[in-house]
Amino acid sequence: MKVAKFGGSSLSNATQIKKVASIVQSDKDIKTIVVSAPGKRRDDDVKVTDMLIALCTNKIAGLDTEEALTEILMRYKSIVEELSIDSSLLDNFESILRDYLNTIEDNDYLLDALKSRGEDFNAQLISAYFNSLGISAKYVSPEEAGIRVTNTPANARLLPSSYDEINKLKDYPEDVLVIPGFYGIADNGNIVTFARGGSDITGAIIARGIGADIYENYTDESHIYAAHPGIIEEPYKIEEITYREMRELAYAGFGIFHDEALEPLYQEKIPVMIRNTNEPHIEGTKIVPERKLNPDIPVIGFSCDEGFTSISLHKYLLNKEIGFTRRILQILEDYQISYEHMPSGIDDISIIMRSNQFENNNSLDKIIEEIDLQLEPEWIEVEEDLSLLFIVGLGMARQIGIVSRVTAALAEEKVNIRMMNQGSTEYSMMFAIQTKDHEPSIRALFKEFF
Ligand SMILES: Nc1ncnc2c1ncn2[C@@H]1O[C@H](COP(=O)(O)OP(=O)(O)O)[C@@H](O)[C@H]1O
Ligand SMILES: N[C@@H](CC(=O)OP(=O)(O)O)C(=O)O
Repeated sequence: MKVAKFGGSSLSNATQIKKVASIVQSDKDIKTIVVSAPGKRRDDDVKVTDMLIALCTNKIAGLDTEEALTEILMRYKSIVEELSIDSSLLDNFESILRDYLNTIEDNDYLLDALKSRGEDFNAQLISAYFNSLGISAKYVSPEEAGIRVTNTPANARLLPSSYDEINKLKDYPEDVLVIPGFYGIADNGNIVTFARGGSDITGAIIARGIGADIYENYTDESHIYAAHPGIIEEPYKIEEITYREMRELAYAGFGIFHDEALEPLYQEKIPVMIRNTNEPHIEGTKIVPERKLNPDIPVIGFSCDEGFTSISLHKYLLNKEIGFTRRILQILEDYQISYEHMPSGIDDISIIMRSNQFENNNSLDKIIEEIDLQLEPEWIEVEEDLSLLFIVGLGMARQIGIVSRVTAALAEEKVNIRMMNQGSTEYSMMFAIQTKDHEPSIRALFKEFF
């Protein structure tokens, strides 16, 4: 039994949805599909999720919402018309959006409720289309499926008790269930979305809940590559990658699969297949618990994510001051800021955080003031335009010379390494670099290792 998740690129228009129907028709093992909102049809297009966010932004700013609302409805209208399904669905979509805009007062919950409709409307129309083709299909909302989550807008976490309810999906008589991805329901009935790209998380949760043998993740690439295909022209195709390796690479920019989606699968050792809706005959990349290592290829991939800020401080005898790190972390906690890494020396320490946490507020300035006041460092330096470069591979463990190959390749490209970190397992290294060096670094490393 399989769960298949189709991403926005697989559902961006009627032509893509027809391909999805033929994949489902030709594989009787696919019992449940999880769908995203319509994605980009071309490079310069806008994802429906982003259109819904723009609608919400206009509402909150007190601007006109009619134009944004009409554009969203037009995206669905063109799909409904081309698939020749009941157009009364569209009236229903419109009244739901208007109802949310008029009745949800809290901005964070309004945003989540609106964002969730991208996948919800798509699931409804895909289920209607499947039935029109003679596929016995049923739309199942996350509420009905039992996806209960924490009441944390834009950052839902599954309540583990959900799995028992989700398991009951196996008892539905229909051949295919169609479930919208990206959101769940909090105990108070609020709609709460996962982080961006979170339909992968829903797919993984459903796969685990029903005990699927395999979770297929359909997208617009046939493989996971060793580096972003937008940077390297002919990247190395990864056939098998472990959950651990994928988690590191997904965390740092391999947008093809969400890093949080691995946790539910990892627990039950459910393998993931990355497959291409446009080339479904290709087997794709498999994410598995263990893989056979190739001694000639110690590194499996490089990824780099932009948008980090570091606060570095120096204080003589910092290493002797008990509670110094705890006090810094307490200040971050007071401002609800999470940190990603904390490289340190004997007299200095750096804290690396995602910069988007400081958007729309001046908490960075306040944190610095607070650190200055409470910890009295000799100096504090803030660097706002950092990227984190990850080099990952289980084959790197206990291999001599990997760091020297990495640093030599970066030095050749004149890349200044601002900070570095290697875990004791030795299968992942992190380098903080300036964002302008992102793409040259990936190209240099790819040349060195592949
Ligand atoms: N290492 C990688 N291998 C393959 N694709 C990658 C990699 N890193 C980033 N990507 C990008 O991930 C995209 C697919 O993810 P996404 O846009 O979320 O798809 P979907 O809309 O199908 O969920 C690809 O188009 C590709 O540009
Ligand atoms: N539509 C949501 C969730 C998602 O997973 O989308 P996609 O499958 O297109 O990455 C987003 O854009 O964040």
